[in-house]
Amino acid sequence: MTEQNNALPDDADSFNPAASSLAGQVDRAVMDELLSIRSSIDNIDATLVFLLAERFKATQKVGILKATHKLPAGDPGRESAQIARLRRLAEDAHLDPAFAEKFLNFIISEVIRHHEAIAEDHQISSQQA
Ligand SMILES: C=C(O[C@@H]1C=C(C(=O)O)C=C[C@H]1O)C(=O)O
Repeated sequence: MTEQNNALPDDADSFNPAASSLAGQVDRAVMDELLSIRSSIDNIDATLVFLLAERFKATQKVGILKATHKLPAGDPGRESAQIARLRRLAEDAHLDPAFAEKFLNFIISEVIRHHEAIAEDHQISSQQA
């Protein structure tokens, strides 16, 4: 029987870390260095996916709590505090704070969309009960 890693979805399983439009056009040593750096990028990208999945699990719980208690989906006061904090952290980490803010706002707007959907579902099911 062939060994299979069932923990990984098909796409991740069939990922070719050496895939590149530069294949065959670049010096072997340069390509090797590029692939070596890219292996760190691949690890970081995988971590980002896992981190985002955990964050969305947590925000999903917040969405249910808010829907149950009829609280608004967004919390601008909380968001301002988070943005100010992440901008400071980004500066310390030599990451562009404007990028950190844009990235957080992008995630938060998706979370708010989820919260609105949860609230709507909750309202429909409480009307039916
Ligand atoms: C998750 C929450 O809901 C919204 C989403 C936030 C986030 O993704 O961090 C922050 C504030 C809210 O606008 C929350 O209120 O904590």
